[in-house]
Amino acid sequence: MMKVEHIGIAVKDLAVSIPLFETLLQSPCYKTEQVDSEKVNTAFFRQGDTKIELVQGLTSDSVINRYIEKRGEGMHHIAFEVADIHAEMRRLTAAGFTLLNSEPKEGADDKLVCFLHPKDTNGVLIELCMSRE
Ligand SMILES: CC[C@@H](C(=O)O)C(=O)SCCNC(=O)CCNC(=O)[C@H](O)C(C)(C)COP(=O)(O)OP(=O)(O)OC[C@H]1O[C@@H](n2cnc3c(N)ncnc32)[C@H](O)[C@@H]1OP(=O)(O)O
Ligand SMILES: [Co+2]
Repeated sequence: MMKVEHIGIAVKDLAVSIPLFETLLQSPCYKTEQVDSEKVNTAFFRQGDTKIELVQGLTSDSVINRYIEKRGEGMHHIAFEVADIHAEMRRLTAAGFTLLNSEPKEGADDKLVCFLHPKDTNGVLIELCMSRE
């Protein structure tokens, strides 16, 4: 069974959305992190044993801003924690899923990540993530 590590929410402006989610969740934003390779800025909230990740695009060509242009702000992806990302990538490729990166890439929180195309997963973008520790 895979644990939901975080739920990613695409937002236009973290400065607006961080206080909104702090009020909603009654939980402080414990960390922000810019991930240049993904052209995003992120903000994290603990919620039970999972997390909410707010994601703001840094450039107009970032996938987050393209997503918001087409669909508006909202739920962008679900991230599952995996013990061995290479093994999961091999397993899911063999099962017919389309991986959006052929090698794990750098994510937030010192993790390696890989995305599955939403066309194969009922329209939901799935992230696999593995802690590097
Ligand atoms: C901070 C790092 C990391 C972490 O550690 O947690 C992150 O979470 S980073 C999050 C941002 N990064 C990514 O999302 C990378 C993976 N995503 C992609 O590669 C692309 O977004 C995509 C899924 C391949 C779509 O890109 P593209 O095909 O170029 O965009 P289009 O705008 O043309 O969309 C095509 C099609 O797909 C639909 N779409 C796009 N995004 C999503 C989504 N998040 N969920 C569901 N569907 C999505 C889009 O609406 C289009 O559909 P149609 O209009 O019906 O064709
Ligand atoms: Co994510």
